[in-house]
Amino acid sequence: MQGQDVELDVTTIAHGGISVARLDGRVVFVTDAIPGERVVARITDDRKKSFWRADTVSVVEASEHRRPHVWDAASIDRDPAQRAGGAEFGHIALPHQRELKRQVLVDALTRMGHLDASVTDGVSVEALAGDDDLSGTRWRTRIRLHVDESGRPGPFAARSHTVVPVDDLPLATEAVEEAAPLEQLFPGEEQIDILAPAEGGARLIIGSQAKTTVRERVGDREFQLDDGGFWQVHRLAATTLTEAVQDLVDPARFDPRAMNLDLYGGVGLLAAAVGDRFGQATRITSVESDPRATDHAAENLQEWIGATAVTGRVERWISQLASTASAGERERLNRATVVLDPPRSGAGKDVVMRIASIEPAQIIYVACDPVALARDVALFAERGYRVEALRAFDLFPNTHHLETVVRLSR
Ligand SMILES: C[S@@+](CC[C@H](N)C(=O)[O-])C[C@H]1O[C@@H](n2cnc3c(N)ncnc32)[C@H](O)[C@@H]1O
Repeated sequence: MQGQDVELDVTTIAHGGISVARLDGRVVFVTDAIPGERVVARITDDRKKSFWRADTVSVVEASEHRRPHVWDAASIDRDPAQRAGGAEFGHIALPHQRELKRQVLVDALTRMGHLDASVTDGVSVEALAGDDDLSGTRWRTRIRLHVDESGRPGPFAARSHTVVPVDDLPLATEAVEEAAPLEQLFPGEEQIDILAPAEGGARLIIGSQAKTTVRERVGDREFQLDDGGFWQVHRLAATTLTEAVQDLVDPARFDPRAMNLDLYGGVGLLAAAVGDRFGQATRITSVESDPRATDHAAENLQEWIGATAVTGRVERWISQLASTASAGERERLNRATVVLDPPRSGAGKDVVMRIASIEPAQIIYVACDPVALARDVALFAERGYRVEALRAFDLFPNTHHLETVVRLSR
């Protein structure tokens, strides 16, 4: 069936920005559709018995939530192989994108995380404070372009490594779009990063160019970091997560003198959020694997005498801590608040079990993948930690991604 066009009734949304339809009883994952639509889709993968994949090529009965794609380069008017990736919800009205993300989150947390309605009822995927633009564009402060064999830069096509030429980048901030060298050739290079930090204007990172320090801002607080280092991508994301962590930490369980932890800490954004919420006496250790980020974190956290930044892989660091902690340290760990913000794959079993073994008072888990979060929530539940509070944010409009922050406690 590969390459053939079929008519499909699209029923539900799945994780990963794709929708579900059925063909002769078999599940077909369809791109660029909206649940409730009837579409013509081209089969792209029929190798598996349990499910096939297909790309929408035209719409027979459109959802009331369909709108012209915010990025021509990603619309269904283009051949599927030439559609730019990274804006897979751009054809859906923004409020409905958020509703679909809510459905994916609640489904994962219910089925894999075993949460009940008392936690998931009333959850919404919130727009960021100050982001009332219903096009969902102009938010990316960072973007990566890939370079094809002829030296031309562009995004990858959706689900492929084919570079697609584009003449605009509507999800990028204006400064990033202006700086993006979409017309130039870069023979021999693999990728180009474009960023526009809060201060100092936009810049490009090409090849193995030397790293420089840039500055970002959250309220009045300034953070230094490497130009190629990790920073939240949406122009309002760092502020949003700062406020969300400050909101979700239970002050009744917070002890500034405990051995508080900020795991996967980057340049110390969330350690600073905790420090700003609870004051100068706050003790917190930020753990991060990138040594340059740790150096910056040490500078960014220097106003808290009790804040330290250490370089280490969380899985090793926490395992060592759990096995060597003295009785006094154990007691300070039992009173601790642990913030963790792992990469997309989540913390995983080892790290979850180690965190649970130090028996902290509360855990604030910041997650960019609802399925990885749901898996880890179920693991925490095995050790008696339950989700007490939950918020979700639309940190990535026009994509399927969302950010979730939960508080777990026993
Ligand atoms: C999602 S970012 C969060 C950073 C920070 N909390 C922030 O909001 O800016 C995840 C961070 O974890 C770091 N990281 C990835 N794997 C790690 C590991 N195994 N151990 C320690 N840090 C890791 C990355 O370098 C990155 O800085």
